[in-house]
Amino acid sequence: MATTDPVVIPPPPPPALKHIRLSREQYKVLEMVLAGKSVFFTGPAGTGKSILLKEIIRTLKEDPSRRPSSLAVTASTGIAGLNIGGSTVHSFAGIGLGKESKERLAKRIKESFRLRVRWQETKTLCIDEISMLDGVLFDKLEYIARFVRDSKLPFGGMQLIISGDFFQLPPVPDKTHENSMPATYAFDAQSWQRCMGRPIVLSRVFRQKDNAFIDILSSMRMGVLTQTHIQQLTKLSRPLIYADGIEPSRLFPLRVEVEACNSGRLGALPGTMITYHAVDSAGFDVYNERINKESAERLLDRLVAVPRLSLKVGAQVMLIQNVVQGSLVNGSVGILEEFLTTREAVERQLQVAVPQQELPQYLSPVNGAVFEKNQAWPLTWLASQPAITVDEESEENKVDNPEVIVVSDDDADMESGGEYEVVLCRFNPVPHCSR
Ligand SMILES: Nc1ncnc2c1ncn2[C@@H]1O[C@H](COP(=O)(O)OP(=O)(O)OP(=O)(O)O)[C@@H](O)[C@H]1O
Repeated sequence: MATTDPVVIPPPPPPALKHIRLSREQYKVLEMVLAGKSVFFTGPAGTGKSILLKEIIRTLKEDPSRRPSSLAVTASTGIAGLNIGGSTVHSFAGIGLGKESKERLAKRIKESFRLRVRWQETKTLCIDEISMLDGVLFDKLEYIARFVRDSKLPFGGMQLIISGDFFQLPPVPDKTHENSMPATYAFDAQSWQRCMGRPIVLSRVFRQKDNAFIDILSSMRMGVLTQTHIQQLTKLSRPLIYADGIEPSRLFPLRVEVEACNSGRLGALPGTMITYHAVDSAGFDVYNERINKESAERLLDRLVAVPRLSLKVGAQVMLIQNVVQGSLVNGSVGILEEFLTTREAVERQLQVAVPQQELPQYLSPVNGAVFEKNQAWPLTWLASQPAITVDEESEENKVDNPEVIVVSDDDADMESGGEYEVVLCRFNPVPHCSR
């Protein structure tokens, strides 16, 4: 095949409901879990960590001797939580952003009947995608567990089932702190060793069948690609056409690179560009005290949401907030179809999601003020259903940022490699890349 021939990439197939028999190494982990042990299992992408975790969750849920509230299914991010039918670990824990001291968090949780009961009834806590959970937060959770459960045992005696790959995405560094705290991995947490013991490493890759490709991915994971690997990949370079129009997301190490990529892609699209300006004002912290200007600026600086967002019809966008649990979640990717006012959307019987600060999992009714406004909002086709996302403008609304962002940020979406037949990679050395 001539390397310049365009290749049409079909949309990813819906997840197959295939019956999977756990491999021997996967089964061993399940046995340890059933014996009541805390486990941390890891392994390269495609070694069946998520499948194993889902099987563990299914088995525990079907155990008639367990109360449903004894099992908490969580992950470090909303989309990862959704993938296993759970929530974020923050949401389970009831800690908000989890920035306060462990003592304050623990005290507040113990004072809340709902949260106290939740922590006390949980016997088994699952956390997926552990690589993105900060070590400082892990220590805070461990302290909260002991404090709220009145126990001296590691993690208050809870069984932990943790999965993820520390070679994948790291935690987001905390820039709200005076000196900008560097991110630490969960395995750096002081309590990690006490809670987890030795990791179990899954080694058999199921996602890809091609051994040469598995070898490349494994070397890339360690950051040690050879010239032969690079040549093998370069040979495959050719134009690609995505049948559903959704391109793989790209990750860049630096924000400036993301911005350059986004504006280049946006500039290449025809049509009128509409720019949305964020309306930001300082809100209140968890103690109902007004956030000062400096803290508000630091918080805004950390936001993924940009102060000005320019969009055009045809732009590929990503939702960056959990709006409705289970369908409109952080990470959902779609294409901007057209610009509509809320009235036009409602007349067309489209679902209008108005994110709420307090209860992001619910769709709130479209109130009169939003309905009457002539503001055009982006109607976005997301994988499941068309939805228009607007920000309700009210005095309570502290950050009025549009909920969509143009994405094109991923350098090497190697995970998609086997399933979607696309590998994006760049071989130039990247400055400031930490891993
Ligand atoms: N025991 C098994 N038998 C057959 N196929 C399996 C088995 N375990 C996993 N798979 C398949 O391997 C693929 C990758 O599995 P999974 O997504 O669980 O891997 P992962 O380790 O979680 O990957 P990542 O780190 O990228 O999230 C899936 O298509 C899954 O169906």
